[in-house]
Amino acid sequence: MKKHVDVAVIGAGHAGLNAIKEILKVTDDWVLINGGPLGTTCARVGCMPSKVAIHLADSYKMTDKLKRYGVSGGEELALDRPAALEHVRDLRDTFVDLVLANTTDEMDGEHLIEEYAELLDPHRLRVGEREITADAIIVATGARSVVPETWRAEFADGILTVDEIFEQEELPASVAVIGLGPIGLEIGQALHRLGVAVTGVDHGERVSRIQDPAVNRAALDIFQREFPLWLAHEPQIERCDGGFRVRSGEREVVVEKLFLALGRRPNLARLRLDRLRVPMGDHGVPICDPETLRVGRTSVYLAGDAAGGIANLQRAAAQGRIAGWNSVHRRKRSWRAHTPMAIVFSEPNIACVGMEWSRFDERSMVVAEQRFGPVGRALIMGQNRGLLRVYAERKSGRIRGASMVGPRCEHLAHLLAWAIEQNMTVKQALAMPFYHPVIEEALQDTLQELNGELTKPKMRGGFATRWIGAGRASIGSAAQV
Ligand SMILES: Cc1cc2nc3c(=O)[nH]c(=O)nc-3n(C[C@H](O)[C@H](O)[C@H](O)COP(=O)(O)OP(=O)(O)OC[C@H]3O[C@@H](n4cnc5c(N)ncnc54)[C@H](O)[C@@H]3O)c2cc1C
Ligand SMILES: NC(=O)c1ccc[n+]([C@@H]2O[C@H](COP(=O)([O-])OP(=O)(O)OC[C@H]3O[C@@H](n4cnc5c(N)ncnc54)[C@H](O)[C@@H]3O)[C@@H](O)[C@H]2O)c1
Repeated sequence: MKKHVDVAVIGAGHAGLNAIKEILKVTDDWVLINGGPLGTTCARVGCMPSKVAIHLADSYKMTDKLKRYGVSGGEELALDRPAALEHVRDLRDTFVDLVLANTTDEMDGEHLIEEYAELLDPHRLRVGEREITADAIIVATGARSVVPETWRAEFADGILTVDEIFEQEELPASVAVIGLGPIGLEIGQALHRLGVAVTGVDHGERVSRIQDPAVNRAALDIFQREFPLWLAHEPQIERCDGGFRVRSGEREVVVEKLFLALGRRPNLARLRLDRLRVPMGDHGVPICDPETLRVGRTSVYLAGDAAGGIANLQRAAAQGRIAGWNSVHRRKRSWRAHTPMAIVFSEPNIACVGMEWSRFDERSMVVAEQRFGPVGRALIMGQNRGLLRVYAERKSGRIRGASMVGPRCEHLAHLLAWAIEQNMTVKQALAMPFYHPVIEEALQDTLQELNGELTKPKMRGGFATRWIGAGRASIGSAAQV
């Protein structure tokens, strides 16, 4: 069967669905082709169920504090893990239903095709038994968990990824979390707090992509208090009685299951994008214009995780809208990345905003830092471990980036991203209102230190570039004035 449409969108995730919203404003002649379950990665196995599991685990962990707060009987509290997992799935289903109700549930069989697509040439697709031709094609097929072939062949029955973990009726007694990026750290900590014996293993020396070495050290110090983190050695795995023996350097542990979080790769293999005959980048991703998202001179566009790079929901949705617009308009729009912001929802949060530490230049930039130890609100919450570092440009005084691990850093990250987006100087940010006692006072203190550095007269031998953030008792900046 043959069919022609103005636009074929491949992939019904946030990128594909947002593309359809733009296309719909111009034409009704489109198809959305989705292989695999509907409901988006974010709602089914990504952002949402992981955050439900984290919230549940953090709430259960609160029972540790009850005795200190004078609440007795806390020791008797026990977690019914199958019920907890059921709760994760219930909420997950709610999120999936919310997505479906507003999108694919409303599409008829002419518009929504539940099959995998394969490209035959830049305008032709094979979709099951059908052949679809399209004036433009948007590839928004998302990404999948990396599982090394040798491990898949040898340890398939022991491997869990995000595709399986939320489907478990009961959790294993012990797990090696291999890969300590955002997924490994978020899920690893949640599993640990739900009572699983977790060992975290990574062949690198950083957790959650933290580039700033001081923040990475602070994060390691915090998370290693909770569960072992074995870094800097290539993990070796073998089968043994009781499960799998995992070695990292001199250390080894026997675990029931392996949770793999080694990164995600664009879902492009079965699409045969090689038939576009355009230059290819990493992981089989065709090189596309970073602004219009158009692949070479073709009418094919890439959006979301399928385009590679950091996986991020807002980015996927924004790229979907641009690709959707460009697929139906002659005058192209450009995708402009906002100030980069990455937040890991571990407890405490990890966040990185704006310029990364690798681009920090001592000659032209200053950094100031604040530990959360003496921050009043953090002490009240019993979550006062962590470090905030903010970078500014020496000449202009503008805030350029920040890295942090600490309580409620998800909010500090937003404030800083907004300030950077507005090109604010440290002085302008300090002129903004702050309340008391709030976590934002840690930011206020850091900005004050940064301001001190920026206004300091130049010393012989160069500027003092680093403020050692010790001893500034931040029981509220108001109290310090
Ligand atoms: C555990 C986890 C936690 C995360 N947490 C966060 C977070 O807290 N914050 C955040 O911003 N981001 C987070 N992310 C990332 C975020 O979920 C993704 O960036 C986003 O959902 C990607 O959307 P997408 O539309 O590009 O892809 P998807 O939502 O993956 O959609 C792609 C669709 O294409 C389909 N498909 C694949 N191949 C084909 C084919 N050949 N033919 C037809 N259809 C095909 C797939 O089945 C899928 O339905 C997380 C991801 C994971 C895995
Ligand atoms: N809160 C969030 O925004 C959030 C949450 C989860 C995931 N995500 C996104 O999803 C994507 C995937 O996340 P991820 O954590 O899987 O990937 P990642 O690439 O960020 O981290 C993978 C980790 O695995 C390690 N690794 C790779 N191969 C290894 C091996 N053979 N042995 C040991 N360690 C190995 C790497 O050193 C790295 O630390 C990322 O783009 C991430 O930003 C975002």
